[in-house]
Amino acid sequence: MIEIQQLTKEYKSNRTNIRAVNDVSLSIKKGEIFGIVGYSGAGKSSLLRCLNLLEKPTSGKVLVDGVELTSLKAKELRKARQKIGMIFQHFHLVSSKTVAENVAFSLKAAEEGKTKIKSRVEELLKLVGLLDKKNDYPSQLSGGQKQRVGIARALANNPTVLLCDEATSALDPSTTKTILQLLKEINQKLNLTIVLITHEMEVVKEICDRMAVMQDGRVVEEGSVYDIFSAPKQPLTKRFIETVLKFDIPKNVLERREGEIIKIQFRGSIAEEAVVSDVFQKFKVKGNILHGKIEYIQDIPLGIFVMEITGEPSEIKAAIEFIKVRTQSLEVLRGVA
Ligand SMILES: Nc1ncnc2c1ncn2[C@@H]1O[C@H](COP(=O)(O)OP(=O)(O)OP(=O)(O)O)[C@@H](O)[C@H]1O
Repeated sequence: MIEIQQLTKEYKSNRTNIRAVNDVSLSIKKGEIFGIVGYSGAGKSSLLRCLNLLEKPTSGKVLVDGVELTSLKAKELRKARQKIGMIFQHFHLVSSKTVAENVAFSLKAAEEGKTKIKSRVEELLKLVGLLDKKNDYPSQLSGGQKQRVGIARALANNPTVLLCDEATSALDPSTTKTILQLLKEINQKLNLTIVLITHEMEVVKEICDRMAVMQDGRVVEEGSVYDIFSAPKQPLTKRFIETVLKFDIPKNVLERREGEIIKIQFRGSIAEEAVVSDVFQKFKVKGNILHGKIEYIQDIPLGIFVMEITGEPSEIKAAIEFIKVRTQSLEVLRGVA
């Protein structure tokens, strides 16, 4: 659906070249929600803006639905861009125009008739739940409502791709959730491919199917959100994941404990199996959960528990071996056995 091939974007600034995107290749499938995460300055915005050629890549190719955007003439590019909607962190609404006029704006640009514009605007506002606000001005709306207008406007020309530039970063957590739900809804209803950039892992965890992590202009890790959350490879990815799945045990709590302290991760259906109770039935050990959580990522459970196990060293060893085999993911945080 979207093919990014060896894309590089350089900016010239004060006679120096800043390579914001460095040889990035990615394949984004039709109908998926793809998240790109990275700290400020990693090159996320530059990459996203190269996808609709708001920024012209210095080298490399961008193909959307098989069409190589990077080779199109200005007129063809304008047409191709209508199939790529975009929403922004600060909404970019025209303050002197009503909600309906803001949405109609891009339809006018596509030279639609008056009656068609009116019914399409109403259809779009209904889709984003804002029909009752059609005559309001942006200043009369909350942040979440403004972003709903932004989404309606971006969908006006039936795009196949929606690019989201930090679309929820200016919103509070509960409004963020409702906007993410709306994005998921339209992704499913319209089979829309969504590419979003964010520095918030929570956003990725909430709605993305696959993700890429960017650092210094490069993609350092990519894969399904579940795989990356359950087994991150790069230190940067681990840091990002810790922002949503943190399992630190205070030092003084650890010092008070005398047993073996282990961290177990249950992936997928294993999270629903009675591994822990089986351990206590089979071995003469006692367990004490110090930290634990089951997260649902893409509706698949991912359980992470930190436990203290006490008992005879040989029993602890056997119990740990048993858990290792059943979960294939066990880390000894402090060993005594
Ligand atoms: N128009 C520009 N001219 C010169 N340098 C730029 C321009 N736009 C971005 N850069 C530089 O390119 C690098 C990547 O910036 P970019 O905005 O793409 O990163 P980002 O990951 O989106 O960060 P943020 O989340 O802060 O926007 C940075 O070093 C930035 O200063």
